[in-house]
Amino acid sequence: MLWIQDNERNAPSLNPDRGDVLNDGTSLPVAQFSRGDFSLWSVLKNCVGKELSKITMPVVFNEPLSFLQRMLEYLEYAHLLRLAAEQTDPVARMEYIAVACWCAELKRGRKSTKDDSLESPIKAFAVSALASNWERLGKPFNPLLGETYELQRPEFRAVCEQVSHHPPVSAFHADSPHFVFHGSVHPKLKFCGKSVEIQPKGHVTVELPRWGEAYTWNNVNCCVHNVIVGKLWIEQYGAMEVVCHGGAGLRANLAFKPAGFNNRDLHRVDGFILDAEYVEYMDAVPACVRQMDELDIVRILKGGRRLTVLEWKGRVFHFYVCLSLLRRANHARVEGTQASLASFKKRLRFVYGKWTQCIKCCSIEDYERWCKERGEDAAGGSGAGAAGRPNGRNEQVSQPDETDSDDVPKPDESTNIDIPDSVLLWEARPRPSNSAQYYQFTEFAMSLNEMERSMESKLCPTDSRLRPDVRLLERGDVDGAAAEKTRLEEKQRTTRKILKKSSEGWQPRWFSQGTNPYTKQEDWLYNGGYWDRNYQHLKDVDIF
Ligand SMILES: CC(C)CCC[C@@H](C)[C@H]1CC[C@H]2[C@@H]3CC=C4C[C@@H](O)CC[C@]4(C)[C@H]3CC[C@]12C
Repeated sequence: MLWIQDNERNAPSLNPDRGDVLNDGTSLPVAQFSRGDFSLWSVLKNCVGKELSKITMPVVFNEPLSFLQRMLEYLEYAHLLRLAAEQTDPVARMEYIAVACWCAELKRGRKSTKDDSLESPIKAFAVSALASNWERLGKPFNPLLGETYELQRPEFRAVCEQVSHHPPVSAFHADSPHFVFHGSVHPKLKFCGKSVEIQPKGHVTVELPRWGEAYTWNNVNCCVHNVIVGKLWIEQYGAMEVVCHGGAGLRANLAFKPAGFNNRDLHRVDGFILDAEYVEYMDAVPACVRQMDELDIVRILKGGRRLTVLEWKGRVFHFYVCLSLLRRANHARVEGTQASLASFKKRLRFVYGKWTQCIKCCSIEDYERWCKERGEDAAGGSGAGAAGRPNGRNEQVSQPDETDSDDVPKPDESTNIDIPDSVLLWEARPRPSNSAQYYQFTEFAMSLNEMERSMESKLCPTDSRLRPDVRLLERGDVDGAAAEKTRLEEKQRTTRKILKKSSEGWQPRWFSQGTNPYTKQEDWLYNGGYWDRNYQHLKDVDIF
């Protein structure tokens, strides 16, 4: 596996005596350049409260990947998607994903429903996609307009493109015989004084054609702490809602917890898989009410019949709700009484773990028994009770703590929980032993710049692998990388000026803006054609 020759200009030569190796997919050519005394503060001091996408950061803060490549790290655990898709009948399901899950259920003479075993791997996948972010503190290069990246693996093939520059939006589309996985990310970075807040706007969709199902979920927020003093560390937090459209119609509500007091909840994720009835109920509820657990039903309007007036934390909400559902939960004539959303929820499984380590699931009965033994309240909507506090309601909307100390919280095995009879759904692969010298890359990340000889003639000329600045950084030439980065950005500016004057303007090649058929929100959808490999006729491909 070799590098393409074109990018060898200006690159320092490799020195095998120093241990330098070619990028063979398991290591990078040279160890990371120390950030040493470079101060982030000097770059960020004028940016408090600002969006950071327009700010140029010195190359020492970069990692040698383009954001397009980083985005495809979502696919590191793509085998979970295949597992999900392959569950044709209960027996096969037992064999593949839910092996242990089913065994545990059968042992006690109970059989789980078809649906929850199908939902579980998708959910595990949604969490697993974020595992590679742990301790990764390098900033990926902003993709150039029209830059693309492709990745072919036994499990899938994927293509992505930078479809917009301001605001920066990257779109991806992966397919395989078993699933289609696509989405777009618009990362919003905001400097908040002590930390950088990252909101990755956009939705992610997985389609399982065989089952006529599509699963969608949102990305959770991310926070880089201690940007001024202390050591940087990264936290992911917020609510993730995995919705199944079509088929069984299940939903999974997960909470990524902020580290919290004494870092008790560091890296913790938990939540429930909920049945379709709950989903139906929730669809009748406006988004702002979804996060709430305990509601007071103030009044059910007789005339409007389906209009319900609810109060939550002193605020009154009016909305239409399906009366039959209210009735089923005995709240049909409950004016003036308290209704708990929890009583509408039919919870199928409890899912818990740490996004850096593993995700397990167990039955609701096991979860409730476990809570009772510890004297905790199992009714807490987000399952936050499992985190060791008596009542963790509404925890899923909380924010990371800005008054934290400057230290990096250490993962602590003693805060791991293990509910008897749980099933392991997913476990993070350990980082390679040399990871700390190589930007905390996972093995998957190390392979992303890999360039095989056979690729050279086929590769689209806009592929991230051909970016000279990324390659120079990868080889430890920080100054060279900085110079190339500036050159590329200037080149892009000139091209955009010319294109602006032309009648067509700039158009993404492989994706078009459209409405996501499931979320009904604006999204970028794949046009097809990339894998035909007819790149000779493309115009304006000279972006590097
Ligand atoms: C403060 C300095 C050092 C800048 C470093 C910022 C780095 C750590 C930021 C910049 C862009 C960020 C990424 C933006 C978007 C996503 C997609 C989301 O689904 C998972 C997190 C992920 C992948 C973020 C991880 C952290 C990230 C790489």
